[in-house]
Amino acid sequence: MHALLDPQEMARADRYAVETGVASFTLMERAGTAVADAVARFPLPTRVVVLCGPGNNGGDGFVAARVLAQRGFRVRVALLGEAARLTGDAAKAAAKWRGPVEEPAVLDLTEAGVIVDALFGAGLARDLDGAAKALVQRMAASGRPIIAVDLPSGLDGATGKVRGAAAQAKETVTFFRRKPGHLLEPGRRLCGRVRVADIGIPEAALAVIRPQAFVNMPDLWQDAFPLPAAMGHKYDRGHAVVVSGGPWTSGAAHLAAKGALRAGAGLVTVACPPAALPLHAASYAALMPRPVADAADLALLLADRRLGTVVLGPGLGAGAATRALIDAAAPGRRLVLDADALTSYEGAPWAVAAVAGRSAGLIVTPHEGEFARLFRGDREVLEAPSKLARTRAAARRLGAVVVLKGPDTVVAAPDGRAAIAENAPAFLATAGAGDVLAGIATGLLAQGMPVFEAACAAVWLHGAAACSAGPGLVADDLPEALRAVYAELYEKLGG
Ligand SMILES: NC(=O)C1=CN([C@@H]2O[C@H](COP(=O)(O)OP(=O)(O)OC[C@H]3O[C@@H](n4cnc5c(N)ncnc54)[C@H](OP(=O)(O)O)[C@@H]3O)[C@@H](O)[C@H]2O)[C@@H](O)CC1
Ligand SMILES: Nc1ncnc2c1ncn2[C@@H]1O[C@H](COP(=O)(O)OP(=O)(O)O)[C@@H](O)[C@H]1O
Ligand SMILES: [K+]
Repeated sequence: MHALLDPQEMARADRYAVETGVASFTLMERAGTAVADAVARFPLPTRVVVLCGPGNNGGDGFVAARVLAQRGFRVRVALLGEAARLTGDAAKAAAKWRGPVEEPAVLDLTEAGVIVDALFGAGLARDLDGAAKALVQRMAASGRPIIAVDLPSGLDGATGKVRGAAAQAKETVTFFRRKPGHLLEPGRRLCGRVRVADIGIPEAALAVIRPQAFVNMPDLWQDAFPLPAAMGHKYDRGHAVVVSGGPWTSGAAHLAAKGALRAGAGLVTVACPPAALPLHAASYAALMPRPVADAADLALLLADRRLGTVVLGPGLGAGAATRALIDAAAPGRRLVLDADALTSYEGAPWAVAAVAGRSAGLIVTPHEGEFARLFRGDREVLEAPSKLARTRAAARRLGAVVVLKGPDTVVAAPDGRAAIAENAPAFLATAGAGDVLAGIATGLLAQGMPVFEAACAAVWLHGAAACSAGPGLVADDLPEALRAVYAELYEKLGG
C-alpha cells in the first residue's frame, strides 16, 4: 500500500532509521544526491542556482550543490540567513561545500538554467514573510525551471496549503514516502512531477509508524474487491435499490443505477414515482423500475431483505419527504447518501449520524458545497486544517465513511483511515459524474465489499473510467467506460 506520511510521521521514520544504524548524515547525503540526479536529468542544466534555507532542507541543498559541482555543473549557492547559525547535519553539509556561499539578493535568478529550491521542507513552522517570502516570490517570478527539495518552499506538507508564498516547481524530489501535501490541492499542482527517492530508511519503519493515510490505488482495496465467483448467481452479487425523483429529475437516479449495475451489483431496482416508470423502463433493459410514491411504499418494497443496499439523493429533492425516504431505508441496510439527501440535513450532521447508527453501514459523498451545508456551524469540522483533516473529522462526527469530492477526493473512515485520490482527470468535473460515483459505490456495497474499501474503490474506478473514456466525457459515458477498467482489473486480480 502507498502510505502517506505527515511531517511527524516522517520525522519518526528518520529516527527509526537512525535507531537501526543509519547515520542521519547519510540520509542527508542520499537526499542531496537524489536532488542532484534530478537536476542532471534536465535538458542543458549547466548553470544551477541552489537556494538553501536555515534547516536540513538547506542541508540537502548544500549536498546537491557539491555533488553537481563534482559532476561538472556550474553551481552557485545562496543561503537565506547566516552560515554561522547552521547546526547539525546542515552545518556539516555546508562545511563540505567548498565554493562561495552568496547572498540571495546578489543573484540574478533569471540567469539560472535550473533553480534548486532548498529553502524549507518539512520544518516549515509558520507562514513565510519578510526576506523568505520575498525570495520565494522572486524565484516564482524568474520563470526558470525549479526543482524543489522535499516540497516547494512555503507549501505545507501536511495540508497541501500555501503558507505565505510558494513557487511552482517543475519537479519535486521527496524522500521515502510522499506526504499528504503532495496530493492535496493546491499542493499537488505546485509540486509538478513528484519523484520519491529511496534514501535508505528501512521499510520496517512503516510497521512502527502505522500510517493511516494512503494514496487511493487498487493495492489499498483489491483484497476486498468482489470478483464474481465461478459458481455464484445474481443474488450473490447483491440487490441494490436506487431511489429516484420524478420524471424531470430522473436522469440523476438513472446515472446512479447504471453505475451500480456496471459496478457489478447482481440486480438493480429503481424505486421511482409512478410518473417516472416509463423513463426508467426505457433505459437499461436490465434495470427493474418499481413504483414507489412515498416512504411507506419504499418500506414495503424493502420488506424483501435481499434488497439490502440503497442509494438516495441524486435528483431526489431536498426536504422532509427525502428524510422520510431515508428513515424508511436505513434500518439494517447499507446506504449511500449523496446530493439532495445530504442537503436535506443542512446544519444537522447529528441527524445523519443517527441514520448511520441505524444503518448497516453508510457512505456519504458530498462535494465541497454539500459538505459546507451539512456541517454548517460545526467549526471543528469545517475549520480542520486540511481537506484530509476535515474529511476525517466529518467521518468521526457522522460515524460514516465520508467521500469529500473534488480533484483530490478524500475518503475517510471513522477510525481514521483515509485515502487521497490522484487519478481523476479535470474533465471528470461534468454534470452527473457524482451520480455515477454514488451508483458505483452502491454497486460495490451491494456485493458485500466493506464500507471504507467500497468507497475507495468507487472513487478510483470512477477516475479510471473517466481516463479510459477520455476528453469530451459526459457522465453517461462513465458506466460504459467501467467495462474496460474492469477488464483490466479482473485480469490483474485473476478473476
Ligand atoms: N526527515 C528525514 O528523514 C530527512 C529530512 N531531510 C530534509 O530535512 C528537511 C526538514 O528539515 P528541518 O526539520 O530542519 O526543517 P526545514 O524544512 O529545513 O525548515 C526548518 C528551518 O526553517 C526555519 N523556518 C521554518 N518556517 C519558517 C518560516 N515561515 N520563515 C522563516 N524560517 C522558517 C526554521 O527556523 P525556526 O522555526 O527555528 O525559526 C528552521 O531553521 C526535509 O524537508 C528534508 O529536506 C533529509 O535531509 C533526509 C532525511
Ligand atoms: N477539478 C476536478 N478534477 C477532477 N475531478 C473533479 C474535479 N472537480 C470535480 N471532480 C469530480 O467530478 C465529480 C463531480 O461530482 P458532483 O460535484 O457531485 O457533480 P454532479 O452533482 O453534477 O454529479 C466528482 O466525482 C468529483 O470528485
Ligand atoms: K524546499
